[in-house]
Amino acid sequence: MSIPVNSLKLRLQDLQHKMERERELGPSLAPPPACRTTLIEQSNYSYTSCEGEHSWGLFSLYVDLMGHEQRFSCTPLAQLRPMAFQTMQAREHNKGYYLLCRVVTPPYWSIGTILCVEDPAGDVRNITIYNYPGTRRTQSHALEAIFPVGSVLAIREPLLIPLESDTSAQIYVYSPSDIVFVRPDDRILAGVTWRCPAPTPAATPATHDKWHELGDGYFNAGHFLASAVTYTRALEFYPNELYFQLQRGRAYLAMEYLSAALADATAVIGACREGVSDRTRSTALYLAARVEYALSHYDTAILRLKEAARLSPGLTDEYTIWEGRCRDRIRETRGDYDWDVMFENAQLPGARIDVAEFVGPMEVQSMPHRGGGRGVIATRSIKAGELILVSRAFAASFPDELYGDRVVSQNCITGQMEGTCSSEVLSQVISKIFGRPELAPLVFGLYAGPSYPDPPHTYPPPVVINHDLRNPLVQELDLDTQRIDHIFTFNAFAPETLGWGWVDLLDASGHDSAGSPSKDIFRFDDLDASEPDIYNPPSALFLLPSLFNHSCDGNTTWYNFRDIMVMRAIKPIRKGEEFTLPYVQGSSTLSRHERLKRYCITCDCSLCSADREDGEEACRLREQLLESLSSLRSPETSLANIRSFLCYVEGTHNALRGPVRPASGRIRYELAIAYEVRARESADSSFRIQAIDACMAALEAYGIVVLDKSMWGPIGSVGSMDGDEYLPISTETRNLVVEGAKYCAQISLSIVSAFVFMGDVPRARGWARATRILDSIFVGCGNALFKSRHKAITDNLI
Ligand SMILES: C[S@@+](CC[C@H](N)C(=O)[O-])C[C@H]1O[C@@H](n2cnc3c(N)ncnc32)[C@H](O)[C@@H]1O
Repeated sequence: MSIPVNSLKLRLQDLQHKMERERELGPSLAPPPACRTTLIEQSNYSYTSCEGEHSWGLFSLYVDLMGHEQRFSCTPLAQLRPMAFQTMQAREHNKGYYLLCRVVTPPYWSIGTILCVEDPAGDVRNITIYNYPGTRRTQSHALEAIFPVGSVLAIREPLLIPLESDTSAQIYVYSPSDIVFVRPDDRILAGVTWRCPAPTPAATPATHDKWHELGDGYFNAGHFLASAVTYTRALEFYPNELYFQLQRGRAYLAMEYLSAALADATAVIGACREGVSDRTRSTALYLAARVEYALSHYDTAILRLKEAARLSPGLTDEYTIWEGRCRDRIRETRGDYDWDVMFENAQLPGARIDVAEFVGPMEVQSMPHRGGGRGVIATRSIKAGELILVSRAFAASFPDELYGDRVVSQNCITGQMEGTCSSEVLSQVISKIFGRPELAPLVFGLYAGPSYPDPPHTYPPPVVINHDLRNPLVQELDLDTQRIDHIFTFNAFAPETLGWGWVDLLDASGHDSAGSPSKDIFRFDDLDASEPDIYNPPSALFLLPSLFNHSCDGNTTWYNFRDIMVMRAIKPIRKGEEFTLPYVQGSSTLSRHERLKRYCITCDCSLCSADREDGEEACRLREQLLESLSSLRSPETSLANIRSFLCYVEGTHNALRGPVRPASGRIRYELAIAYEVRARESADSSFRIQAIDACMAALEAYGIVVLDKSMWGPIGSVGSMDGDEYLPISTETRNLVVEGAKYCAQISLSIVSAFVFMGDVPRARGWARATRILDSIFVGCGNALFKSRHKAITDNLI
């Protein structure tokens, strides 16, 4: 994985150009099929070496495209006519036709699932199937359960692309709904004869126990689709075997195919009424309870658990634990969370946070002037720091969860590079819709950019659960994967997991790094965390948070406990006022507008207006200066250097501009740190005074009103009184900028630290109060979490 970013970018751009050239070339006659024996041998070889590489822990870095043209078929198979490889047009979706083919070698994964297939005439070609649910980076032996040798497929309106040499070609399938598994008794096989003898299929398990072993083997190895498919096949041989149905339900639950899991559990509960053991019925009820829990139907889940416990008294401990979880989730739907537990859990690599969602005083409203036509408003007046929304990701991926092959993509919509997490999220979205078609309107109801019609004006649409029994390989919807790429591009977030109470402000430059994520809000992570993989920032699609519109001077902020997003107001918000958040950051309106182009947004917030008043030339100079911000941390940088740097940056602001100057805020805090270091090195307390002064100025630059700037003498004459207690800042946060909301508590804590060093306990106490207030605006979450996040610093102070 040590390919330099620039050469990777070139390869990706090259890939995009190649695809564009292909499109310009237009349809042509298909090149003749490859030599049958050679292709089959090659395919078998690739299968073996793929298995070998993975068993040796060797993985590949793939380059791919995202947001490019991916047509899909909307015509039912019954209305299509069969065609053979020989009559196909290349570079063309063969409209009105389907390809009937049979798998002749075991499949393997290489950016997609690769199958070598033959048509009835015996011609062979490879097919690459992108995005087939449950197959991503899956080992070949599990893929064989899904696409066994000998299985017959119909590919609706197939796309044949010539390979580079132009002497051969292969089929590309982008939408999993284009693949239809053909049963042996299907009408379309009537009269079909295959020129070549049928390939030898893998052995079918001979006994009930062997099916059991195979299905559970896949399940225990985490190959849930392979397990569900195996149990579906086993049920054809043993249709009354409730254990198989329960196990399939468990596999569906693990894949989050919740309606299918519920249908299996319900079928077993129903069957139990005809005299099956209490134990089986209790297990099915327990499965149903787990599914209801995953569907956020906590009351129903409790009822199911109680029924299960009545039938299986021996298992009540486990049922009691789940009942407790349901009650916790019900409490959370009212906005009452154990934040410190969430925080602790979110620090664990690979963790997913199990909490209920909360929708606060907000509603989606029609806003025709905003792309997509909607926005989110306050349903009552709201105070700074109030909780607005806690949302679980529809799909999310984090670098620490990934193992195996990596995929770096060129996003053809933005021209930017996307990391493995992005393509992982896309694959999860497709998989989830495939498994729960009732969720499709939630995703397709999101804005997909200007090249698609606006979504409906209301959101979210109602979700109606389908209780029918399902075959995991039968797709009910025609899936538009290109639209999903667009929806991802316009709505995805890069989750920012809340870390310990220290943020490196120099990391907050907001400049495009490789694979700069959508809504590229700055890093906010643990000091101890290793450098994030630059090809691969975390990525997630959230539903309701995607409805919030942009303002650089937003009134709302967000952070994550991994896949959970927490949104809070940072300013007082009037009833009916729109919630906004900054999608991008930048030192001036120039860079912010550059980054906003991809969202088709022109921002006219107060920060942008103030920057425009400063003038284009001044903004450009500020951008250049801030580019070199990180040099301030060099040991060679003197205090004089930082001060003059600050003077230059200040000089880019109009003299009449008010105190809110976020670009200066960062430098002022850097200056404060430098003064503090000098104070500790030299024991000269005048440096500490200057450090405090710089911190106070940084707070003002971020929009906080500092009421008491005094550093000695009696307190209380200028600061406000919070109850009977002295508070050196105003609790009015109307001018607070979102970037500042993240840092102000830390800056304020530096002031506490400095006053502690100076032995000024009353001021340290006052600033500690200010720190709590500032922390509660951004983080909220109460004292327990504040203490654990800032433990290192507060312990030190004590
Ligand atoms: C994530 S969506 C936000 C919700 C969207 N308005 C909807 O109805 O689904 C992002 C898109 O909303 C529109 N948008 C967001 N903020 C905007 C703003 N301040 N002015 C104009 N359009 C905005 C842009 O078209 C942007 O690409």
